[in-house]
Amino acid sequence: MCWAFDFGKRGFSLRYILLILMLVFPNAKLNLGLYITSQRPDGFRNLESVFVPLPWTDALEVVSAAETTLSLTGIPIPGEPSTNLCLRAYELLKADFTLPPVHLHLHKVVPIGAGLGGGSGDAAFALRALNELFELALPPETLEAYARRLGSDCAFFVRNKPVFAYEKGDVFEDISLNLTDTACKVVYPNMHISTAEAYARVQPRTPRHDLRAALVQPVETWRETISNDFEDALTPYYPVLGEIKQALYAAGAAYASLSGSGSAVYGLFPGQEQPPLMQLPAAYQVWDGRL
Ligand SMILES: C[C@](O)(CO)[C@H](O)COP(=O)(O)OP(=O)(O)OC[C@H]1O[C@@H](n2ccc(N)nc2=O)[C@H](O)[C@@H]1O
Ligand SMILES: Nc1ncnc2c1ncn2[C@@H]1O[C@H](COP(=O)(O)OP(=O)(O)OP(=O)(O)O)[C@@H](O)[C@H]1O
Repeated sequence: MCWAFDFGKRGFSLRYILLILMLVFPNAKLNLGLYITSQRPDGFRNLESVFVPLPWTDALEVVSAAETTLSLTGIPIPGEPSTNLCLRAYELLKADFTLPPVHLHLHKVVPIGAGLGGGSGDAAFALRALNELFELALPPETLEAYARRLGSDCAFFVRNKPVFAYEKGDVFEDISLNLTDTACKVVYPNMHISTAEAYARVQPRTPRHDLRAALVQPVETWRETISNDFEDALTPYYPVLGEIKQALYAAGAAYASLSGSGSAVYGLFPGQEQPPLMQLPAAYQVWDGRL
């Protein structure tokens, strides 16, 4: 926001120029366990999973402009910019509210086709930023309803806190997790796995464990109880997923798993300040930190 002084022909006047700008950092997510439980009549699958925010972030700037445009930097995003989820989020709200034009700039950092929900986070953060900037005063439930229309993973990023997710992965129950003092390493083998392809390879089945009950036990027990149904289905086609998981266990992870439909694989290292250094192929991207 800024003030401008105008000493034009009509004498002194004080003009108020409203420059609206917001910078947000859409984060990624990890799935702690993922069970694909049944086929739905709408063609989607019902699932059970626990979602946690992963602080691996993009940067998204929203600024008032003469016309609506999108610019992109960072990792190239497949597909036409007009189909970018940030623009689709803007168009969705614009259909129901009087929104001025905006320029959106997305700097893409989170790997794509990784099961980290990178695009979904961008979409939800765009909705949240527009809601705040233009004082739409939409409550989280309403933002979640808009987010669901953009993708199954999007609604999670509205409240952006650990939840037990079910149905399409877009209906939530609060969950309390204790991951303090747990270091995390996420490895992306520079390989894009399509979510639709991944779902097509999985046969729905009843979960073998109650995820909520298993997750309150120490992380060291999760290896025996918690799994991701995509892992068994995809590893025969992408053996590198199994190799990364084994490497994380060899490095001392208490629990390692594929996130979502892959291809990112993460390891959890309770009681450690930093995840251990690992020798990985130079092309792989690695995120080290804490959840
Ligand atoms: C694998 C997860 O990341 C787990 O959190 C998500 O389920 C994926 O969510 P997403 O990327 O937002 O997926 P969407 O864009 O909604 O759907 C992409 C495709 O995945 C399949 N899909 C997705 C979600 C779901 N519950 N059942 C499905 O069968 C559908 O074939 C759909 O056409
Ligand atoms: N802002 C965006 N960032 C990333 N991908 C986007 C974006 N907007 C649209 N897309 C499309 O979405 C596809 C992948 O989305 P995304 O990054 O969410 O997949 P993912 O990492 O596999 O996550 P998940 O399957 O867990 O939702 C890309 O191929 C791209 O065409």
